[in-house]
Amino acid sequence: SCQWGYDSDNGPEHWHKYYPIAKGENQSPIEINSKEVQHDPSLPPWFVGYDPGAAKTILNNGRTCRVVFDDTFDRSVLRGGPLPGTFRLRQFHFHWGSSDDHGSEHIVDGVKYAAELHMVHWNPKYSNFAEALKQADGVAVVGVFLKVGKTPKPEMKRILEEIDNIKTKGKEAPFSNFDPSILFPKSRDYWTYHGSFTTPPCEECITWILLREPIEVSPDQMAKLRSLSINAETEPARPMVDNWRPPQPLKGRVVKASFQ
Ligand SMILES: C[C@@H](CNC(=O)c1ccc(S(N)(=O)=O)cc1)Cn1ccc2ccccc21
Ligand SMILES: [Zn+2]
Repeated sequence: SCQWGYDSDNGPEHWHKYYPIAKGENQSPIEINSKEVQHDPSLPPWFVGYDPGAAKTILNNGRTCRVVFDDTFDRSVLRGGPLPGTFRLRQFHFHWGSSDDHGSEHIVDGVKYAAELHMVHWNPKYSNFAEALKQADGVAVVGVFLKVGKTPKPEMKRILEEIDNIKTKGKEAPFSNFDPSILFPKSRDYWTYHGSFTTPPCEECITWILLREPIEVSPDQMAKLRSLSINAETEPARPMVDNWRPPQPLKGRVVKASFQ
C-alpha cells in the first residue's frame, strides 16, 4: 500500500498518484495575502466548549504528534464563525520544520511560522468522521501558528512532557484532563476559507478557521517537538521534522477575514 510521507520519494509531489484529489480545486494549505483577503463584517465570532475529560491519548503516528479526544457525543465542541452548527473535537496535532524559520503549512504575507497547530472537528450531522470527510461541510480545523520567542508557552508543557514517552512511531500514552483551548492566543481574529486535509487522503471537506495571532513558544520547546522520530523503535532513527505540505493553488477561492 502507499506509505505516504514527506521524503523525496513519498512526499507531497507524489501524493496525487494514490489520492488524485491532491491536484484538486480546493487544496490546503494556501498562502494568505492580506491584500486579497475579503473582510466580512457579517462573520460571527467562533466559540469552543471543550471538556478536559474528553482527552484520551497522545500518540506518535510516524508523521505527527497527535492528541485524541472522545468524540462519541457532543462533549468538546466548536461552533459559530463560518460554521453551520456545532462540530465535535476529534484530535489536534502539529506540523513543524527542521529549524525555527519554517515549518507552518499556511503562510501569511510571506511569513512562515516555526509550526502550526491543527484542532480537528467534524460535523455530527454525519454518522461518523469517515462519512464527514466525504462532505464539503464535514470537517472544521482551527489552525494556530507557533512563533519562536524567548518565553516558553506554559500551556505546551503537558504536551511536550509526554514526548519522551512517544519518541517512536506507534507509541502512545494516556493523556487526560486537558482543555486544548488554553493553547489559543488572546485574539479570536481569524481568516476562513474552504479547503482540504493537508495530508492524504487530501479530501476537500474542511472549513479552515486560521487564527491571525500566533502563540509564542521557546526554542527549547521547538527542539522538543523535533526530538520525535518517524521510525519505529526497532528501526534506524530518523527525526520527525518538516512534516508540512507546501502551499497549494488558490484557484479563485476567496479568503475571508473576521477583522479589518
Ligand atoms: C482521514 C484520515 C486521517 N487523517 C485525518 O483525520 C486528518 C485530519 C486533519 C488533517 S489537517 N493536517 O488538514 O488538519 C489531516 C488529516 C484517515 N483516513 C480515512 C480514509 C483514508 C484513506 C487514506 C488515508 C487515510 C484515510
Ligand atoms: Zn494538520
